[in-house]
Amino acid sequence: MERTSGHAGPLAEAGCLQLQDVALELHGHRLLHLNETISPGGVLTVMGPSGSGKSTLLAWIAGFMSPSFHATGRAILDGEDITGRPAEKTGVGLLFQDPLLFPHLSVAGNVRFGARVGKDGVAERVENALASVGLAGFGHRDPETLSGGQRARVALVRLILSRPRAILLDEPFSKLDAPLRRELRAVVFEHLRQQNVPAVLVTHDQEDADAAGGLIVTID
Ligand SMILES: Nc1ncnc2c1ncn2[C@@H]1O[C@H](COP(=O)(O)OP(=O)(O)OP(=O)(O)O)[C@@H](O)[C@H]1O
Repeated sequence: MERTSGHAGPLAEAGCLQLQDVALELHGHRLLHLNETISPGGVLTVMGPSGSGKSTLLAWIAGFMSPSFHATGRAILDGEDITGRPAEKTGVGLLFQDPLLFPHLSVAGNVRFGARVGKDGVAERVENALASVGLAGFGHRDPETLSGGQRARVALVRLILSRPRAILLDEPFSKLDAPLRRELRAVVFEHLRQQNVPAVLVTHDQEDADAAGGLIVTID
């Protein structure tokens, strides 16, 4: 594993995501080994060849790793050991390359799903959140009628309103063309900084890693 920028510390700090001695194996073969601490508002970028275990690392943190893999080590979030917790109890939010919106719900319905904003003023919160990613007035739309970039923005505000304690991003821009990718990258990293929670980004794209602005680890 190669480290190319930033820093990591061993101490438990409020709001941090600590990956302590995390090792992933598949059929007795070591895929990766990590020891990193991500501060609130910080992004750890994980790069490496296809099949090196990057997505599996995120699945392990979020609590839905396939039983085909064997993992050792601990994930500590805000001082709490979340290792091995089921996905719904980790408090971790995910953003994938495929936004996977619920087709039977409107855009607003998708954003409200899982939102932790209280009942009062929820419509206004949803509208404001959509406006913050350039989708003012899109609440009533059917997700099927949106472009890929618009769907990605809906997934982002849905994630933000669920108020996750950490955010994991798995190639969130890889299905977008270059101009859209640049545009969405700026929106996503700006929102990440505002959330002030630790994030892990998996990407093959050096420009994504540079825009994330944190520590980059490259898996051999
Ligand atoms: N459910 C599974 N059961 C068994 N093996 C799997 C499973 N999912 C992935 N693998 C294998 O585990 C290895 C790591 O996969 P993973 O998807 O984590 O890699 P990755 O680094 O994210 O790859 P990519 O950059 O292509 O997305 C690969 O060899 C893959 O074929």
